[in-house]
Amino acid sequence: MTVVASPSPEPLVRLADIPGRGRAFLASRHIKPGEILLSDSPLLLYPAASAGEASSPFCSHCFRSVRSTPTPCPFCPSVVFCSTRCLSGALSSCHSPSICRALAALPPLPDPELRAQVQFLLAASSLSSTSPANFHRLLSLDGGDATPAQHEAIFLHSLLSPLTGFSLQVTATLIAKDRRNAFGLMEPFRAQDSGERRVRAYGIYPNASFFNHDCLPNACRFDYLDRDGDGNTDIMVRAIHDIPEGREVCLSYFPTNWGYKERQQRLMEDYGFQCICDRCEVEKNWKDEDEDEEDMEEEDEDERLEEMDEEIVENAGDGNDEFPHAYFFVRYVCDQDNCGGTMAPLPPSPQGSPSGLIECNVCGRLRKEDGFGGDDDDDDGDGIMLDQ
Ligand SMILES: C[S@@+](CC[C@H](N)C(=O)[O-])C[C@H]1O[C@@H](n2cnc3c(N)ncnc32)[C@H](O)[C@@H]1O
Repeated sequence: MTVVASPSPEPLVRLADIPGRGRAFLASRHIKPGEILLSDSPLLLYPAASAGEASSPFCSHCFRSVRSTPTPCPFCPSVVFCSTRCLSGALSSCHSPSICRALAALPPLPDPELRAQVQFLLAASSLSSTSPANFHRLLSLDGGDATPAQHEAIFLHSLLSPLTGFSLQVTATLIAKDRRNAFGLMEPFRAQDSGERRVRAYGIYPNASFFNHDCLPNACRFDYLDRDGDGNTDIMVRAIHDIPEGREVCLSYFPTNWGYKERQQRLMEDYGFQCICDRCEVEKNWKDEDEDEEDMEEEDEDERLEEMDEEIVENAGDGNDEFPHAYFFVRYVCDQDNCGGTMAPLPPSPQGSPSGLIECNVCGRLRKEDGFGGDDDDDDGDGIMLDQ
């Protein structure tokens, strides 16, 4: 199925500085459901894990799934490419022979987060030499107060400075930028997989990085990593529902079905703020019987979804007073097994008529706007292509 999207010639969002929230995007006019607010190409991309560790093989240059025989890197064969073209592209950029030999010589790092940070710092180092202007843009993104004393920065600096040439301060600063701004590009969704979907690659997007977080977002981000043609690593942000002019446009930095405690913990640890959005103000008063018993970090996605559902049922009450955001979960959270993605309409036609279809940003399922499951589902598994 091909849907032709027509981004408006005028920017639909404008940047503003909001006290206590930093730079943020505001709607520059009334925005209709499904309108494309932003399409953005990455400043840099890096793999979250090597292709050998991923649940499905992917090309370490274009990041698409590898469907035929992979082409291994001649210097470190656990890294694979989808074609000789991608291999030579990688060898002449961030996967140069000297870098991949050095990578192969690194001590084994058991922590996947640390391995991803190594990839990030190498990609940042490559960016600093190939595009100083883009490296400067990376440094201009939000990063809080990076302290070089952080033990991970000290470790990564000692490991990588001969390769990157970065000082300890620059290493710490870059790690902080990455933590606050990286978008995860996920492995393809498979309904049979329970548990958390794995990130295939991370990307830093210079414009999308200005979206602030809200636990009930009014926009959401789509990527189409496996599609053909240029721009498969671009991301697109679309409006979930009507957004009045001047209203802040926010994404959720993680799946919207996370519980209150887990959301607050992630926002504080990775983004350095306490969320006081409307939803959090309601949910902070909800009772959470499992609060002290379970370590949220250890829970798998299934348990989390179940727990969220239980919390909703327990706290929803008879009316909507305790659960004013119930509409969001009914309408905009995908109910496909193990999914929990956020749904946003496909873009309206150039004449402004609604598409009538709503798309999940995780499993890609399309649903007729008025249908909630059953016969209305367009579940033919075709996937979709959006021509930007
Ligand atoms: C990806 S950046 C978003 C753009 C950022 N405001 C800026 O000035 O560049 C993430 C950071 O924005 C801030 N932020 C995002 N959402 C927020 C919110 N709901 N309340 C307060 N600060 C928020 C936090 O400092 C967070 O670490």
